[in-house]
Amino acid sequence: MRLHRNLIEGIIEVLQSVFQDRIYSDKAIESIFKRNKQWGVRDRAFVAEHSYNIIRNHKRLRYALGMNTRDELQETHTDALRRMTGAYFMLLLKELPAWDLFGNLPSYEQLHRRYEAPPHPSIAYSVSDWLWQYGCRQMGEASWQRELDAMNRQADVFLRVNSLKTSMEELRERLLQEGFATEAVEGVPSALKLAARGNVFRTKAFQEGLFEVQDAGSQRIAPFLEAAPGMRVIDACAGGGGKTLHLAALMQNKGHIIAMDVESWKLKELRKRARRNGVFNVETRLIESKTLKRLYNSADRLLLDVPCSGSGVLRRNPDAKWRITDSFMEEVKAKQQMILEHYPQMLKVGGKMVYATCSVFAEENRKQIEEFLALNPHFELEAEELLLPSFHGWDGFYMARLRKKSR
Ligand SMILES: C[S@@+](CC[C@H](N)C(=O)[O-])C[C@H]1O[C@@H](n2cnc3c(N)ncnc32)[C@H](O)[C@@H]1O
Repeated sequence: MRLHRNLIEGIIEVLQSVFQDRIYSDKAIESIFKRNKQWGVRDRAFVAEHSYNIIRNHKRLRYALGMNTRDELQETHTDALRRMTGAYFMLLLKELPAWDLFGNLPSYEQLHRRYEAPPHPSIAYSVSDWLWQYGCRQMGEASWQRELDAMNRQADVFLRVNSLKTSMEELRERLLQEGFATEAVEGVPSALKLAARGNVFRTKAFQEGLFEVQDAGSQRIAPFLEAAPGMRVIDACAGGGGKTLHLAALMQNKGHIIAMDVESWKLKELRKRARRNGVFNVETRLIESKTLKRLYNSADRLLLDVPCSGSGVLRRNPDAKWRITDSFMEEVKAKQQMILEHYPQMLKVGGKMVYATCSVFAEENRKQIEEFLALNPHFELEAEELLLPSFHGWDGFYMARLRKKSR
């Protein structure tokens, strides 16, 4: 690997956006790409991969450099970010070009020795002390360690085949013609995995709506709802519509889906994606004061893909490692409880709902459902599933399906 100074400077800019301006990693990377249109596919892949790796391992790199690793004292000034970048590449390459860019660095041997012997798991996995302890309480130390280990690796890219427009075989052929080899994914009939990372958004197949980029674990949620063609379905936290579009495909565009959210810009994005996907049984509704009441007792199926900590998707959003704090968890759990208190009334008797999160924490998952069932004996739990990143190499998700037995 040869280092190009302009790309390394790009990585440092991404780190400044993430650590100093508190911008989400994916947005920071998107923004640097926009500002550097001359970068080719390889340059972009280089900047994205190594920026993510440095963000994932930021605390461990700081430790290796002898910097302060106490969460509240973490150094984020530009010199520290440059040194972290230098340390990261030195660990990969043993030697660095003689640039002044990286500042003062220890020898490779010193760096390597410290990097390989982190004194605490919170440093090994670069999470805050609070998050390390919280995760241990939620799932036990060994499990939390296993999941953090899995989520400290680069995520694979999965596609969802849009069955409204193509078949798996046809899409694989089309993508191959456009330079992308794919593999089928066991246990997820709608999913393909890219054999090698690449920008699939530029393909004609994407522009024609033949697929969406969606994690394989996430593709297990819409089928779990057991929606059938002709049903009336409400996707109450639809966001940009990843699961709405999947539901529409499973329903073969028949019946009616109401996709709701509190953010109108997300619903706008959903409508754009629906057009590309050839989906025409979806109506979007912004949640306002009376939106829910009007829909009481109306749905055969209800999806509650609630806001959550994102503790199952740290691999894709490594900055969530320091965004998840005590107060953030309290806020998120309160939102989930509010949604569980008011939204299920939209379901008809005999209807089913799925409560889903992209979290691996019991307090957001099973505990919320246990509390809901204790307060709502007219619901019964049909099935639940926890997908752990360490098991399949997908993102972490929880889903519970409940049936409304009576009013
Ligand atoms: C996990 S994301 C949904 C992802 C989406 N279902 C998908 O598959 O792409 C949770 C969504 O809940 C929305 N949300 C937050 N508070 C809400 C509320 N009170 N009612 C409904 N949706 C809410 C957020 O705007 C966000 O889009």
